[in-house]
Amino acid sequence: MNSPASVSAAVSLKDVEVRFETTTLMFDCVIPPGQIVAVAGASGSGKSTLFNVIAGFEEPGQGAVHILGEDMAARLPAERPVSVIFQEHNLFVHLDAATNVGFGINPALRLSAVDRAKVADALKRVGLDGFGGRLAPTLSGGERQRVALARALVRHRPLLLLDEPFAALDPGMRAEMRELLRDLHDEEGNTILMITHHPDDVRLLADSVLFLDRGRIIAHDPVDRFVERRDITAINRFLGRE
Ligand SMILES: Nc1ncnc2c1ncn2[C@@H]1O[C@H](COP(=O)(O)OP(=O)(O)OP(=O)(O)O)[C@@H](O)[C@H]1O
Repeated sequence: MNSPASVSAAVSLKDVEVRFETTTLMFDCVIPPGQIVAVAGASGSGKSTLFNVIAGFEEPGQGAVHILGEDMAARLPAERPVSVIFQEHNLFVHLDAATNVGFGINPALRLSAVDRAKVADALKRVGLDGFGGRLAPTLSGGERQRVALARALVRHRPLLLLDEPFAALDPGMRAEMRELLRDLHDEEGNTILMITHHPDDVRLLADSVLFLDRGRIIAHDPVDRFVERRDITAINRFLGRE
């Protein structure tokens, strides 16, 4: 695996085509390493499909997916340098927080003392010191998302995909999670793609924005330029200008 610093693209999608019964999605983009990228667009515009293609849950009918310069064709999701956090259901409900994080280090859960210390440290970094023994269902929505983030942290994958990770959170908690994500990104130097329906997430967290409309990436801009755009109705709508 190339190191993130040695390649010009964290993700490159070239002529990627995904055909469903009623619609065809086409993706072309090059995402430089080290950014936080907001992925936005109306419901059904293709955000989740884009993530599924990158993470390997959806095999495109055509085109090439490269991550950090390597072709991902025929690489299973677990073999890709990617961590994914979904809106919900990231945790095993019958296991405690520490065990859920431990899965990120070793899916067979054979953890050394050093590994267990890493788990405790990751929980601490997401503000959950002392929560290791709590079963997932006893945690709040925000706490569960933090555990999922801690698991992603111990994996140290260079690419983190977040599918509306703050969807279930109240505004105060969203702000806290944004700060946490920014800090962790600064520490890890990773690339983060984050699906969001909230212009605030774009303005306050993202370096750049991928905007989708009807299965196409119709804008890929630095955030300053994106929020100044007036030329595309769907973007105006997203930014609350209608
Ligand atoms: N497995 C599938 N089979 C058929 N059509 C699909 C499938 N998955 C997605 N689609 C279609 O592809 C399009 C894009 O869907 P996708 O879930 O990627 O959009 P999205 O932007 O993530 O939407 P949302 O914000 O509502 O989650 C939609 O028209 C959807 O109906």
